[in-house]
Amino acid sequence: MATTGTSGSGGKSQDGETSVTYYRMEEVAKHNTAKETWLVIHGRVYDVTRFLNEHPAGEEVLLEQAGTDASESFEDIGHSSDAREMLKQYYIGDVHPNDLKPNSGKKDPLKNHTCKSCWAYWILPIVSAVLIGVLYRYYKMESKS
Ligand code: HEM
Repeated sequence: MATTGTSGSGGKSQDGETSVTYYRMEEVAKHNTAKETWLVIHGRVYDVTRFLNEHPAGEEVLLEQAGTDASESFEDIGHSSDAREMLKQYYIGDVHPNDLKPNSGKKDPLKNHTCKSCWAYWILPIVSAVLIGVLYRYYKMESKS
């Protein structure tokens, strides 16, 4: 079943709020045929039925992903920005928040990168530099005596 809600994506309603149709994955999964081909990319639902014949790599690859979350396959191919732009034409709604996978909204895995180990980027070089300095001094002192 599809539900409607407000979100940052989808069509604008009259009061200026943006409305979006939410689909459960259960519903998406039903559209897995050449007659009705839906797939999910980054938490968004696309009806690619009319795109099947136009897909440069053929319809087979799309049909294989029909009714599922195709985010990973879509990214693995390294689709161009043109291909990403094309997605808009087939957008029909968002995956219901209860069915969203963690991180499924990520377009660029590096963009939402939480900097949990960032300390390593600057602490390690500093510690290494100090260590090399100490070793160098020690080596110099040893070679003098
Ligand atoms: C609605 C979703 C999709 C759109 C709009 C789309 C669009 C395109 C476009 C425009 C290209 C030409 C190359 C480029 O510009 O990147 C392409 C190539 C390709 N697509 Fe898709 N695609 C979609 C989904 C998928 C999915 C789910 C797969 C799954 C495996 C897939 C597999 C491929 C492959 C294998 C190529 C050929 C890459 C190559 O020859 O280097 N596409 N697609």
